[in-house]
Amino acid sequence: MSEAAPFNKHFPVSWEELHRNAKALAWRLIDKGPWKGIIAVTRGGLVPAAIIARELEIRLIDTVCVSSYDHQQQRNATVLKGVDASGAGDGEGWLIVDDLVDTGKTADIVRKMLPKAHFATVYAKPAGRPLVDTFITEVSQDTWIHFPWDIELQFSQPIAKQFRNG
Ligand SMILES: O=P(O)(O)OC[C@H]1O[C@H](OP(=O)(O)OP(=O)(O)O)[C@H](O)[C@@H]1O
Ligand SMILES: O=c1[nH]c(=O)c2nc[nH]c2[nH]1
Ligand SMILES: [Mg+2]
Repeated sequence: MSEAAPFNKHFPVSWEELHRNAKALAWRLIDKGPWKGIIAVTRGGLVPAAIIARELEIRLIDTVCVSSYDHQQQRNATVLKGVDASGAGDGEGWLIVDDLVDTGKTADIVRKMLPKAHFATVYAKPAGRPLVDTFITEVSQDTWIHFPWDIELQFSQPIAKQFRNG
């Protein structure tokens, strides 16, 4: 169990931005294939995996189900389901997709299941970055990324106030 994370910066992401960044990730991955299939890390990896699957015309998709946060509070990671896809073996030729790496704990667990797979995320924070093969946008470790499925439109405090209040 970790201490409460000091996320004092906030990075909200819209559906359009997420779509654009997931497509940018697909552009980076097209030359690194061909890919046998995608393993999406639920739940956050499901949306980027769907966009990448559409762009790279991949129809074989499996999931690895890992849960390690209650909102911003990290706890011990629980693997709810491993890989089903027949032939995924050591992961060679397979693409693992998650929304982000933060501490890298989830990526570490999934990499051990599929050591030769290519790990791709849309976002990365410095601590998890070494565990990812391809990503699009880096944010600082003390930033919380707010994905479009977790947020709704509402008043936002000026950055100066948010930063001062922590
Ligand atoms: O690098 P880490 O510190 O392990 O954090 C990154 C993981 O945390 C989030 O998943 P979460 O466990 O919150 O589950 P969810 O995808 O179902 O929201 C996110 O989707 C990544 O999978
Ligand atoms: O929505 C999320 N935003 C984050 O920054 C993060 N880090 C770990 N897990 C996360 N989930
Ligand atoms: Mg996740």
